[in-house]
Amino acid sequence: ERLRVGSTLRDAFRRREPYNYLQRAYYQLKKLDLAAAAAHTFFVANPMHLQMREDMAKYRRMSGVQPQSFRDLETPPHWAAYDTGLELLERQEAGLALPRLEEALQGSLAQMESCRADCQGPEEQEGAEEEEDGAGSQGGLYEAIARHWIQVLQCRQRCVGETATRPGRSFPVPDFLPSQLRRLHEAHAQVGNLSQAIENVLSVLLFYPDDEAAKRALNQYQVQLGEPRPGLGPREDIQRFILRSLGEKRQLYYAMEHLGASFKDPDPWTPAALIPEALREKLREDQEKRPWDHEPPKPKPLTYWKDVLLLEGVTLTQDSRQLNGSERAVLDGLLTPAECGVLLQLAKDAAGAGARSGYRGRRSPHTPHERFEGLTVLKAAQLARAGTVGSQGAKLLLEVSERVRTLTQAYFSPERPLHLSFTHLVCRSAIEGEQEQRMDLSHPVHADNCVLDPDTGECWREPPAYTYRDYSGLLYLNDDFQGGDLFFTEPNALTVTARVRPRCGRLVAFSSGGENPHGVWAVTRGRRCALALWHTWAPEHREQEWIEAKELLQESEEEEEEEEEMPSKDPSPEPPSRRHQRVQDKAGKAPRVQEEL
Ligand SMILES: O=C(O)CCC(=O)C(=O)O
Ligand SMILES: [Fe+2]
Repeated sequence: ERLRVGSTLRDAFRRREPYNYLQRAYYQLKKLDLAAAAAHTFFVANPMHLQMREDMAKYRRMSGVQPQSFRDLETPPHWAAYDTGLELLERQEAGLALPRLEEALQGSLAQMESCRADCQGPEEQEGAEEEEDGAGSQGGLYEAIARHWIQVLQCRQRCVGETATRPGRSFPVPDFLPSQLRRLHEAHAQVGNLSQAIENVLSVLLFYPDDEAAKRALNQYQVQLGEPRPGLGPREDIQRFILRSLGEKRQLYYAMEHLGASFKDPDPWTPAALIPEALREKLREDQEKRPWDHEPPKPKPLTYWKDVLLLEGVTLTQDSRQLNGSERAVLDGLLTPAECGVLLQLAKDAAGAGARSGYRGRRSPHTPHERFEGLTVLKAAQLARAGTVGSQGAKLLLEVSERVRTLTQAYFSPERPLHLSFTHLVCRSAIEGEQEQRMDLSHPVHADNCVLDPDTGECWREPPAYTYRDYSGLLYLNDDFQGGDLFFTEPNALTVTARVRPRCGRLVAFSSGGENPHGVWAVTRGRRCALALWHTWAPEHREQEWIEAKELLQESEEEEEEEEEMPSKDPSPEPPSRRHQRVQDKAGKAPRVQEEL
């Protein structure tokens, strides 16, 4: 980490890829105990990896490998304590769980300390990216001190997320410390340790003073305890942690307001009063919650689906029951082979245009073994206007997305209008020569509108997830590639519950929440293209670019008609016309594709 390795390499380390290589090397050296440990270490971070699944089974059958060989060489002991603690709680063994849970919390706090201590390094270690943080890289001594101190504080606050992120995972366990304290007070109460239950629930209340459940629990414990115990307060370690953190947040919010520094608060418990008035509104918008966030879509009875009118030629291939879920469907026949051809050509031409301008399809944000190209409807319309791609493809893209929206609404939400919130033509291509050692997924298991925590099965509907997405659709364009099946899992992100093979005109539609964790198997040969669409009930999140694209294409159509009507019109080439100007302006906008991945 100190070496500031490039992000791809860093990701590879995060995914523990080196352990797969280690495993092979140890195996060749006949060091089976170490090979099994390396395999296990890799496997806990990549449980969907098919090859490793098979290898693990082989190791288990080998006589030279003991069960204790399968140990995790990477995960710090407090994560193991955390897992065992949760497991014991699930088995109603609160007494046995308690020491493990306490060890986990202490371990988390210790890791937090060591992470924070690393923030104090010399300024050279802070990367160039931080320089853009707005505190400015110019000025005198005071500015330099302020800049450095802001970086130290930002770094310390990031430790919250780092500590809560299990090795090998990309997202932190949400609200990590308070949720550990909640488990602790409940477990202590179960075994009758009332004073410890009180200390822990008081610590929860330090984070969330208005937490009704915690207040009720505290009352109950106090009644059970009988006479009041004066010395009883929140845990000192937590008290210290919160005080220090609040002090840092206060300074960072100040720097954000007055020095233009950036700060992404990692905690949901920061009291509103601490955030300057001027910033509050903006932050609230970012974290905006909608009333229906708390009512997950209800599964509908099978008879209901029979009455849904599908479009001509479209068939329902698999319903929710066949897909082992609540709101999932596979529909076929949405596109003719010719239409798939047009859209594939569009993707190809757009990628070609990118390649000519030095853009070669960047590596996938999900795996270094694939390239990834995304084309939005607006970009398609702009390229069509510029003559880079055929306008037929761009028009079809719009039309087809509307087709999918109509169907999704009819099928899943007949009483409530659904709007497209983002449409995007995505191709994933296997990078040749890099598939042999391949050990990851094309798209790791996730839910589309919430942050999935596979450990608890919970899905947190909060940023960085796109919380306003209500239904997801994937319309596939081809099947001439290897791998790349879509699959659904249980909320543990492990147990596969259904698998869908892409093919031209096949739509997989499903509700975007935690009830539908899904991922994509590695694409190991060829190129897999699909139209990915997300729908929302929230009109304010309707895709503006869809409307702009439609207008843009309509304008070209009108102009073409005009030109046809006036064959004598000067046929000289377009510049410096208004329309090219517009294409350029739009193209210069922030790339939305990246944001929406
Ligand atoms: O391409 C697919 O089949 C799934 C992609 C996906 O899950 C996503 O983009 O969120
Ligand atoms: Fe997805």
